[in-house]
Amino acid sequence: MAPAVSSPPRIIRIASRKSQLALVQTYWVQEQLQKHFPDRTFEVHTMSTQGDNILDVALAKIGDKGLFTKELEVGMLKNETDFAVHSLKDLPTKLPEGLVLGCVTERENPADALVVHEKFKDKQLETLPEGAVVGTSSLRRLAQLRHRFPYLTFKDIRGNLNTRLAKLDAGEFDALILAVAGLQRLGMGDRIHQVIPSEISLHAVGQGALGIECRSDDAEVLSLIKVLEHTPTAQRCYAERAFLRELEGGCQVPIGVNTVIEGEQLTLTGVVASLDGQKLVKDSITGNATDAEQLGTQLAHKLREQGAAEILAEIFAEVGR
Ligand SMILES: NCc1[nH]cc(CCC(=O)O)c1CC(=O)O
Repeated sequence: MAPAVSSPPRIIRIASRKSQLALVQTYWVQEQLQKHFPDRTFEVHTMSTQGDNILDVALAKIGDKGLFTKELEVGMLKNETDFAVHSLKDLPTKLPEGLVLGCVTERENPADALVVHEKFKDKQLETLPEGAVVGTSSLRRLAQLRHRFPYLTFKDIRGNLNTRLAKLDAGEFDALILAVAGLQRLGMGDRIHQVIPSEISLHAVGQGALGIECRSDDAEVLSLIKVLEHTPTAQRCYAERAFLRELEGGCQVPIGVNTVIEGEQLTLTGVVASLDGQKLVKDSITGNATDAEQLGTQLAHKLREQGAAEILAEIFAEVGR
């Protein structure tokens, strides 16, 4: 129902993590909404999440779903904030009762990037020498790169982007794999040495896009945030998320995707790989972009038939979940 003419519009409270990347993203959303709705007030409320606090344990080990999102969700459900801005790839595919993914913004390049130590500035991923130490915290990157480059040494790395780059520059690693989008948003695009082609490694579900989550019964906020939705990105990400949901993988499983929209057709490619890089199943599906989620579900079934379920079961046994 419309508010009485006399009552001022409510202040909209945006929930965000405190990391530099999260704040850049959240302030971008705030600024865009302010432009669309100059008479409204949008406030940013920051909070820490479990993923920000536990920095000394491999992500895969604590890898609970919602590591970077739960505290923000609790705040919305308690009506302390109205919507949360997430890196979509950190947002679990199943949301708590009462919350929805209300908006998906236009995606940056969703690929991963190779960042190298000075001494390897003439090398590419394909020409790094045997035993070169590559830092990544993602099982997806680890499994796919190990499959292709079994002679490289992979080492877990945690911490924010600046911490990771400092470790690389200090010689603790020879190279890192990081998201192109994160580097670009933080103004560190010049550190991108090579954009990793999808033939070598598929990106994470939702990578490079922002997801805005809000209460499902908040029609006002839903209509405000919808102005930032980018339909092709949303279709691609809905297909990707349905694929991951159907395989019951969280953000810390070796599952990668790629999506392309041509005209009205959406092609989704998915991969599931074992941690040692030995087993890898990969396939694609094409259909109408408006049936995005159905395509994701169907591709998950296809990969299951090709052995994806066994690979995932082995990993859950190994990582201890
Ligand atoms: N898991 C951490 C994370 N979550 C979102 C991004 C930035 C890229 C994006 O928005 O997808 C990153 C950093 C990275 O993977 O290098």
